[in-house]
Amino acid sequence: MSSAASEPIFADRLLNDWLASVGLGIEYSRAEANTLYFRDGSGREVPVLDHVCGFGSLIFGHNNPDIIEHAKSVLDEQIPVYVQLSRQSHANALATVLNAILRRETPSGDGDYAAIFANSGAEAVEICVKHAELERRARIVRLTDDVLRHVEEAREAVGAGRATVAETPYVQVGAARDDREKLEHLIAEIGRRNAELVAKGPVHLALENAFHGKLVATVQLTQNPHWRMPFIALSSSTRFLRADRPEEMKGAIEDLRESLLDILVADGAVTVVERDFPVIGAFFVEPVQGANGMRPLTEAAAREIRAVCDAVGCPLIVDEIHSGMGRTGAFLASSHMGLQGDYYTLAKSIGGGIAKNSVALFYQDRFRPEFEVLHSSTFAKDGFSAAIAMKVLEMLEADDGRAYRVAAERGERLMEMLSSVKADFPGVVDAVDGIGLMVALEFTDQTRATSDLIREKAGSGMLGYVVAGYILREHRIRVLPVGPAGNSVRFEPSVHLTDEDIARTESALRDVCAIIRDQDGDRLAPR
Ligand SMILES: Cc1ncc(COP(=O)(O)O)c(C/N=C/c2cc(O)cc(-c3ccccn3)n2)c1O
Repeated sequence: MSSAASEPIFADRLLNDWLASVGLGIEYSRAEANTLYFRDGSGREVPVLDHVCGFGSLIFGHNNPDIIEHAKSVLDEQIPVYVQLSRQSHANALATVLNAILRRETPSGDGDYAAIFANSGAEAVEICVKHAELERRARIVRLTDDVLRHVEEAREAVGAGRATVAETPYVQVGAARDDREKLEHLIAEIGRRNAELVAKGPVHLALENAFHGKLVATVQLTQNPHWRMPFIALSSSTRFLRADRPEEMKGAIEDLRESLLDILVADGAVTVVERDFPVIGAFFVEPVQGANGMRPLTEAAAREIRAVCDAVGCPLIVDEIHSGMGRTGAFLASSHMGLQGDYYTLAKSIGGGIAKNSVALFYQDRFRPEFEVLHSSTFAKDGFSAAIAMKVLEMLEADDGRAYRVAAERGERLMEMLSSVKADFPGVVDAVDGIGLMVALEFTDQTRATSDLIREKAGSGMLGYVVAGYILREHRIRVLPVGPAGNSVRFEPSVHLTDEDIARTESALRDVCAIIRDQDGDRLAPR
């Protein structure tokens, strides 16, 4: 039901106007499995095949009956939903199931993971940013404690006449009268420089085209400048590395290297030495990059990223918020390319399409228990979302993981269709990519198209949205572009995707590709 023209509008005014301008301004009235419904002018229910499925958060479809029935049963039992700061065994029960799955799916296959629950994907990533900083600061304290101990050792050696201060660039020799004073000048300069370095925040690593959320810290891990740059002053900086050039990663982080100054006494001389300083907080990685045309990481990139984190000593954070929960044919997409994380994040489908939930999982050997009380959130770890998550995991793991095999097989059929469309429209389709039910089709660059409409929409990054509006209007299928890359369409349906759905989608895509091939742009014009 759209608001009457006279009614005041306090939400989504700009967004709703924009949606209408590209032909996506539909209000849905019902949702089931892979289908959305809206009512047309005569009140008739019109079905729409949904390939967006909550941006990949509906692995079992809209309002899955088994999940809905479970939700009703737990609410009828009047389970405690919000009982913060009490024993909530459901949290450990859920974490236990997740650990069993991670032992199966992580390359190392060992270790347990501590769980911290949250309310959204971005919050789970923010939690990882905070925990990684706890780890980094613990490393810094060990270093600065070493320096303090070495300073005292030098004072004692010089005071006892067992050492003199070597000529060093950090000593203002002019004003000093003896070694003791030279030493104090040296200690002061070392302290000043180290304090400056310690006061600086971490630098985070991520991949180009990364998407890790839009909260204050996570938006700096999301490369799209349109979303990131307005808030760049609010949080730590990120170095974005190319996943397709893993060999450049080690060199790229060399530029970031920082040293803490230390003081040593050896052979009767006090000297200054440089110690590696942990400036890099963490490396955030999506195994399949949603905003980069659903491109999976290569095994080579996975190996290099792991090697970089081992060399630097920072945690590798595998962000499975989009790719996890069975969407790619395995519980973790990172299991396909052998990417071993130190932390993992999950969200989207863990909510079963009706609850908000997310979790950050920390390898036990790295987990800092004080974090359990350092971070909290009113609605996190609630009884209802945990009950839904347990049901979702039960459904994913049932019949020896049948849902994963269905996702893989349905994804293969979908990819076969997309590849056939690409083959028949070589000048129109640039790439199809993805794994399982996380795939995308990217159009060729249309910024110099002969059609005014196609050229203008491509130039403004809106081509994918106008195509989505056309497909919705003419074919009653809902697709959306992949993030800011406006010349693409994403497909992230539920496991309920049928062969008929795929055939309908093929027909719609071939229609659009013919329009672009023939530069018949006016047919795409929103009506
Ligand atoms: C890997 C990863 N990490 C954290 C998040 C953040 O999760 P929340 O949205 O639950 O906070 C997401 C959720 N993804 C959202 C997303 C991913 C994407 O590729 C594009 C858009 C998007 C959003 C608005 C307009 C256009 N595109 N949104 C994700 O995919």
